[in-house]
Order: sequence, then C-alpha cells, then structure tokens
Amino acid sequence: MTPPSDGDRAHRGERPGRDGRSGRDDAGGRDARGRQRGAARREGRGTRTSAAPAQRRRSGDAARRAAFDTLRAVAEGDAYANLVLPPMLRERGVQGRDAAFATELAYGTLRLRGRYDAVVELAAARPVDRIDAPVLDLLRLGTHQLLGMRVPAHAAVSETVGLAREVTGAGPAQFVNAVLRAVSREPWPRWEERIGDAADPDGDDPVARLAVVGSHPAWVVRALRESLVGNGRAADEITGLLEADNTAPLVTLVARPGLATTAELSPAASSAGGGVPDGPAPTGAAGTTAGTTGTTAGATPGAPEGRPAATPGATARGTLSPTALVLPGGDPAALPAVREARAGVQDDGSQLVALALAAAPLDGPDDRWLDLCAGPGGKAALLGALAAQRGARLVANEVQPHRARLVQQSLRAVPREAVEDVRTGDGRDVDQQEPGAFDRVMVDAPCTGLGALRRRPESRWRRTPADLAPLTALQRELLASALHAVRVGGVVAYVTCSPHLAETRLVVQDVLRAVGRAGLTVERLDTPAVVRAVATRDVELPDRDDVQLWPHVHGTDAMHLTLLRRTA
Ligand SMILES: C[S@@+](CC[C@H](N)C(=O)[O-])C[C@H]1O[C@@H](n2cnc3c(N)ncnc32)[C@H](O)[C@@H]1O
Repeated sequence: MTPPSDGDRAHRGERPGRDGRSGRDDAGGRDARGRQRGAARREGRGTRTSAAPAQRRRSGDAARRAAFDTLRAVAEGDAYANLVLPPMLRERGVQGRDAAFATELAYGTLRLRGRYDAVVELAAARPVDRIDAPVLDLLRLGTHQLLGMRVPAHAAVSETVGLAREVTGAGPAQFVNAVLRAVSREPWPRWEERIGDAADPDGDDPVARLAVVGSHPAWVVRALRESLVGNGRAADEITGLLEADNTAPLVTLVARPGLATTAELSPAASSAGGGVPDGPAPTGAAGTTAGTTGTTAGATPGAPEGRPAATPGATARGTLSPTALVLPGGDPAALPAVREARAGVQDDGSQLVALALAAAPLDGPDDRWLDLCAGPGGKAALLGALAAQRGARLVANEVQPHRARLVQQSLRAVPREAVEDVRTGDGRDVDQQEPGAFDRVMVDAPCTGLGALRRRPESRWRRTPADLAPLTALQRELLASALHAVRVGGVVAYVTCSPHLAETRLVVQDVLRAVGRAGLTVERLDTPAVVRAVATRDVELPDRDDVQLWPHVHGTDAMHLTLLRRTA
C-alpha cells in the first residue's frame, strides 16, 4: 500500500502529518525515521547493551521475534511468509502454541498491513513512508496484537517495545512505545471509523474506504466487486469477501481416492497436535499460549476476528468435496498418509474442480488425461488417483523443471500404471505435439491468485494491475492449446484460483471465438450441474454455465471452473 502523502492529506483538507489527537504521542524531537536518540541518551539507554536485564529478558520472546524476522524477510528478500516461517520455527524450536501464535502474528499482520498502516499513520501523526521499515514492521506487529488478536494491551505494548529495543535500539523503541500506546487507547470500531473517514473524507469513495478498512489494494477491491456482480452476486457481498480474505483459512486435507480414506485422516485418528504448522495458521490451535508472554487468554491465534476456537479433535465442518477433511490443529506432516503422499494439504475448492473434470460427461474412450499446468501437483495427484481407479493414465506437464520435480513427488503414491509421464515443457506446445490426443484436460492456469489471498498473506501487496496483461495472454494460449490437444468429444476444465473477470469469463469467451475461427467447435457444459453432482452438500451457485466459488459463501478459495467439450 502506498501511504497517503502529505500532499494527499492537504488535498483532503487535513493538516499534513497531524490528526490533532495523536500528536501528543508523536513525542517531539524524533527524527524523520522515528528515532529519538536525544531521549534515549537522557535516560541512559542509548544502546542495546545498556538495556536492563529485565528488558532484555522481555525482548527474548521467540514467537514475536520469528514473526518480526518473517516480516523483514518478506519486505527485504521478497520472500513468501509461508515458506519462511515454518522452517524458521522448526530451527528455533518454537512449537505448539507459541508456533501458532507466531504464525497468526506474522500472517495476520501481513494480511492486515494496509489497515494497520492507516492506523499507525494516525497514531504516529506521520505518513508511514517516513518511518524506518523495521520500526514500521514492529508497529504493525504491535497493532495486530492490539486490534486483531485481543492480546492484553499492556503485554502487546511492552513485549513489542522489548523486541524493538532488541532489534532497533532504545530510541526507536521509545517511538514504538508511544505509537502503540496511542493505538491501544481506542478500540478497533473507533479506529475503523477514523481510518475510513481519513480515506474517504467526503463519504463519496466507498472503494477507498473498503480498501483501507478491509486491507486490500483499491484495484483488488474494484476487481473483486466487479467479479461478484459479473457472477450474479450482490455488490455488497464485497465486505464479507474482504473479511474472509483476512481470516486464516482452515487446513484442508485431501484423501486421495483409493490411497487414503477420510476416516484415516479424521481428527480423532490424528496424533498431529502440537507440531509446527506447515500451512496457514491452524484455527483450532492454542487458546492461551504457555510460554509466549502476554498472548490472549481464550483467543484463537488462527481466528483474529474472534471466531470461536475449535479444539483438536472437534468435528470437522462440512466440506464440499467428498475427499476433503478439515484438520482442526497441528502439523499435517505428522500424519503418515500425508508423509506418504496418499493424502495432502489441498483447498476444498481445488479438490472439487478436479473431481468435476473427472466427472464431466464424456462419450467414447476415457483413457488418457492431461494436466497441462501441473506444478506443484495437488490436482495431478487427485486426478492420478482417480485415473488409477478408472483404468486411465495421466500425463502431467509443467514448464518449470523444479516444479515438475514437485509433481513427481506429489504423484509418488499413485500406482505407476496410472502415470504415463511427468513432463517438463511449455503447455502452449502440446497442441502441436499431440493434437486431439487426450480425453480429459485440466488447464489450471497461472493467474494472479486473487482467489487465494487468505492463504498467501503478502501476495495482495505484491500483485499489480500490470500483472494481468501477460497472464491473461498466457491463459488464452494455454486454453487454446488444450482445446486442440483434447479429442473431439473430450472435455477441458479451465480453472483459475482467481475470480478476476479478465482471467476467467473473458479468457474463455475470447478463446472460444479464436478456436472457432480455427475450425474447432466447442460447447460449454453445465458446469454447476457437474459440481453439484460431485459435492457432498448443496452448493449455492447462481444460474450460469460456469462456476465461481467464494471464500465467504463456500468456505473455499475463489476458484473458477468452466467445463468445455470439443464437438468438432
Ligand atoms: C496455478 S499453478 C498449477 C497448480 C497445480 N495444478 C496444482 O494443483 O498443484 C500454474 C502452474 O502453471 C505453470 N506454468 C506457467 N506457464 C506454463 C506453461 N507455459 N506451460 C505449462 N505450465 C506453465 C506454473 O509454473 C505453475 O506451476
């Protein structure tokens, strides 16, 4: 998020860098980087080594330190939080509730960064781009504890200030203390009002308000709202959608048919509790956090918006896919079936779209299936397991060699006879290499990932509208290639984990026109009917011929699915 400049503030009639209230906490005399060397010197705390032992002890909170280091790696190394944090926790021996706390602290802070920057700007009375990056990360972490995690205020402030003393020195720690105390003076509803009013002072820019309160870039809010409307839903669902994106997703497992059973993976059978979370924060983990000073009593680290805690072993919520099961807490990798690739971690919606491709009606042979963009192999493994049951063979194609190796790994439990090949190659060439050679083709196209923002905490801040043009061009070429590679009568599934209309409806529309000009005839299948037929319960879907799933409606990632059949 680009914070508003002083110029922007002036434009809105605000006094640059001041909100008239928090100025008293912006202790005068700090430099432009949020440092207050003078005060530190006055108090004899100018260096880290001069900190009192108690202060140093407080700053030794391993969970908060891991969250901070993750934020720094994301900011400086362009890292992915969910690749950085789990190994860091393992290396540092941070486990169980402390690991769950660190996970929620890091991921929640990253998701809600835009919202917290707006709060910090008001509390610090200065634009965030005038605060040193590490200091700003500390302020975001402290603000998340105060406004998003129900950590007691005194603990949130003092522990974060302790960490600040350790990582940035005494001067910035004073600044962190002043700003967080200002944040702690008002509850979230009041901050919500204040940051909303600051973003939309005239009350005529609902997107600006939604963007800052809902912590999404404005262009993403606009795209998601357009997609809701374009998919037959009400525009005002956007608030629920943004909230769902800001909530830690549950860990969903797939029991690959014929290789594992849902009973085998059920929480009661699981001994997975207490490990380091591999994926997103497990909602059911930890209430109070032993050993992590000052975490909230009774709060659920995976549930920043106050969802009630699920206890490990609690009944899983109803999933849509018959192969899906919710793991209420713990480390999925602790389950033998997951370690052996008979099961895996996979979103419920991702499972459903793969099952729908396998279930789509087809006349004639059903022997050869293709996963055109297979890496890292989640859908390929599910398709491979189904192919094995049906006597079919799967070809898995992936352009990136290291991701093709991940596909091999994902497929290792699938019977050999069901995996014809795992190839490294450009899916756009398959039409030339093997025209009309497959009965079913999955095109799980590379996309912006705007449908999986809850799982990729930092991604909303990295994506830009400029990503769309190259991606949609690639999506068109891949879908066109798939339609040439499928035999007449065969079925193609076009899938994205983005609901953006430019990546979904418009791609399909354009490609059908283009392949029509090239002499192919393609019909749209009744995708909702196929999805309803494979789902375990009623799926709320508007009356259309494609399917758009939503986190706030279906509890899945916002997966798009269009099923197509080549007729000539
Ligand atoms: C959305 S991911 C697929 C996820 C996968 N189906 C799964 O369930 O694990 C898209 C994949 O397409 C791959 N890809 C990108 N361009 C490609 C191309 N030209 N040909 C084949 N694969 C490509 C990316 O490397 C990425 O692994």
